[in-house]
Amino acid sequence: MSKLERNWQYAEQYPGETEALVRARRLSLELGIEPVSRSVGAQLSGSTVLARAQAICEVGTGVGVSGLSLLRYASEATLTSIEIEAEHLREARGVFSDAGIAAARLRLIEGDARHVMPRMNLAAYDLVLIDAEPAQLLEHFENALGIVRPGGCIIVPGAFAHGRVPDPAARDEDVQAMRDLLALVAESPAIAPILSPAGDGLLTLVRLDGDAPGTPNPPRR
Ligand SMILES: C[S@@+](CC[C@H](N)C(=O)[O-])C[C@H]1O[C@@H](n2cnc3c(N)ncnc32)[C@H](O)[C@@H]1O
Repeated sequence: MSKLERNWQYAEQYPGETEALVRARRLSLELGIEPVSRSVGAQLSGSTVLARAQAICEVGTGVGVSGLSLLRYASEATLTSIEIEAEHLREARGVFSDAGIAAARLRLIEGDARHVMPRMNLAAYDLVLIDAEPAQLLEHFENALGIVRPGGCIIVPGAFAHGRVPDPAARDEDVQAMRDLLALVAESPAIAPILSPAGDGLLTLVRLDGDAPGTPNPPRR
């Protein structure tokens, strides 16, 4: 194992998940839904505090590993989480309930985020997590940019697509979508991008004031 792999493994095994998170992660893996990794979960938990997040939106609930992580230290925050698969959402409801998350803090929406997000309030969210279909990433990002407030952030796990994004030989649709997003935000005066090697690559995009190049429409009011 290389030094980098040892570092990565150490970060992923660093303890600290709650019992509810451990159970949710186990359930997610049993159902074949890839949850955010432990180190990414920890970064989500800390990011909500750093962003003073009160209103959080998530695309791709899964069974709730990322959702529990987002709400872990943000006791006043509410989570709007969008999931296209009814079965995943049903499991997630059980996970949030078992973890003691009050129903008033949750808005779980069954639907395609590409149709749901354009109907949400503009600049109303402190933090938006995108963890859904990689090929739809740019569409989700454009919608997320509309609903996140200036100073808030958009977080995208899976930025390396299991090592394929840094691999020049990989050219599939998912990889190309991630590369397009990375290129777009690297050039944008409206976004401060942070790419971390946590998990499968974690991209944090802080929305600055102003419009981002590539944004099809200015934020709606
Ligand atoms: C990688 S899993 C999410 C895992 C979850 N974030 C976690 O850490 O527990 C991706 C989820 O996105 C959902 N999904 C895919 N496309 C979607 C879309 N267009 N709108 C809403 N959800 C979508 C899938 O059904 C799946 O549950």
